[in-house]
Amino acid sequence: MTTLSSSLLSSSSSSPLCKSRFSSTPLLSRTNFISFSTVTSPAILSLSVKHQRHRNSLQVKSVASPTETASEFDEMVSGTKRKYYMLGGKGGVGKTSCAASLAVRFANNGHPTLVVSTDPAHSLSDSFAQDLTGGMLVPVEGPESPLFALEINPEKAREEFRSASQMNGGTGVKDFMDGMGLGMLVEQLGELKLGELLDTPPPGLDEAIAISKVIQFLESPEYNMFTRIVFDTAPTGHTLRLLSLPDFLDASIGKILKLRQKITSATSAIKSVFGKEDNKPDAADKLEKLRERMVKVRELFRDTESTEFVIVTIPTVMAVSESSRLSASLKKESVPVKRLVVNQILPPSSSDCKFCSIKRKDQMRALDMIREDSELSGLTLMQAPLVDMEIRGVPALRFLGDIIWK
Ligand SMILES: Nc1ncnc2c1ncn2[C@@H]1O[C@H](COP(=O)(O)OP(=O)(O)OP(=O)(O)O)[C@@H](O)[C@H]1O
Repeated sequence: MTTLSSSLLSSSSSSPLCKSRFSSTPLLSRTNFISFSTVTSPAILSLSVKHQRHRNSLQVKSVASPTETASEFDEMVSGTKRKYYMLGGKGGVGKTSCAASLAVRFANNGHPTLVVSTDPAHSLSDSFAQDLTGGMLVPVEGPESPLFALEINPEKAREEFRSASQMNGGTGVKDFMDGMGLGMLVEQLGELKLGELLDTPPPGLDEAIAISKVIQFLESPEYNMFTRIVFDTAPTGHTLRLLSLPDFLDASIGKILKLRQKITSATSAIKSVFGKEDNKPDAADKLEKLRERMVKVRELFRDTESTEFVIVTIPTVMAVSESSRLSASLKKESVPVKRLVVNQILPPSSSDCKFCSIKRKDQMRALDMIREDSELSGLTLMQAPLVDMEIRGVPALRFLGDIIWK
C-alpha cells in the first residue's frame, strides 16, 4: 500500500517508456505522455514507485509494495460464480473505456464475459471499433475467451415495456370496460401516471429497463455461460435515479396488477353472461414477469456477493466532488462500492511545460481531495494514465486494462 498523489505526480527521470508524441505542438512540446503506440510494456506506473512518499493511508493498487501478495484484480477475477461490475461516474470521465478494458481483461483471464451499455448515449461500438448496435449480443473479436457486447436500444426496450403495461391499461381494455359501464374503474389506471412516465422518461428509466432486459437475456440457457458481466452505465444523475426506480416501478406495476385483479373479478360475471372471451389471457403474466425483473434489478444492485459498483473519476475538483456524492448515495442505497478508478492522470515526466505543470498541480489538488474525502478515502484506488491517443479497439483496450486492472 502506498501513497497516491506524490507517487503519481512526482517527476520521474526520463524513461524510454514515456515518449512525447506532441513534439511539434508548442504547448505540450516538453511533456512526456504515456504512448500506446510506443509502449510495449504495460508496467508504466511501477516507474513511479521509487518516487513515492509515504504520506497517507490511501490504498493505491498499481504501485503495490513488494510485500503485497494478492492483487485487486486477483480478487476480481477469482471464482467462476457469476459477478456483475457496474462502472459509473460523471459524464466523459472514461466510463466506457474503463468498462470495455475490464471486459477485455476478464475475457483474457478465462472468463466468458458480457459487456453491456445501458447508457442511452452508447459509445461501446466506438470503444471496440465495431458495430454493436441492434440490441442483440455481438461477439467481439480478439480476446482469448468469449467476449460479447450488447448495446441496449433504450427506445425499443421502453416500447416493449409500454406494450406490456398497456395490455392491462390500454385502450382495448378501456373500450371493453366502457362498453360494460365500468370505464371509471379503468380511469384509475391513468392516475398511476405510467403512460406519462413512458412519454417523458425520467433519467434512470431507460437503464432500469435495459438492465432488466439483460437479466432476461441471462435467464435463457444459451447465455448462462457468462461468468463476468460488465455494465457501462449512464452518467451519475441517471444512475442515482435508477437506484430508486425499481422500487417505484415495482410499486406502480404492483398497483396495476391489483387493479387488474379488481377489474377481472368485476367483469368476470358480466363476461360469462355475454359469453365474451378474455382475448389477452397472458397480459397479467407478462406484467408480473416485468415486475419480477425489476425486483431482480433492485436486488442485483445490493447483492454484495455478486455485484460491485466501481466509480470512475478524473483528477479534477468537479469530478471528485461528484464522485463523493455518488459514493454517498450508493452507500445510502446499500450498493456495494469498493474501488475508485482515477483516470487520465498525467504520467511522470522529466520536464514540464507551463501548461503541464499547472495541470499537474491541479491534479495533485484533486488527488489530495480524494485522500481527505470521508466518502472516497476508504476506497481502493486504481489509476489510469492519460494516454496519447484515443483508446479504440481490443489491442488498445487490452493495453489500458493491463494498466488499470492490476
Ligand atoms: N486514460 C485515457 N487517456 C486518453 N484518453 C482517454 C482515457 N480515458 C478515456 N479517454 C478518451 O476520452 C473520451 C471519453 O471516454 P469514454 O467514452 O470512455 O468516457 P465516458 O465517461 O464513457 O463518456 P460518456 O459519459 O459520454 O459516456 C474518449 O475519446 C476516450 O478515448
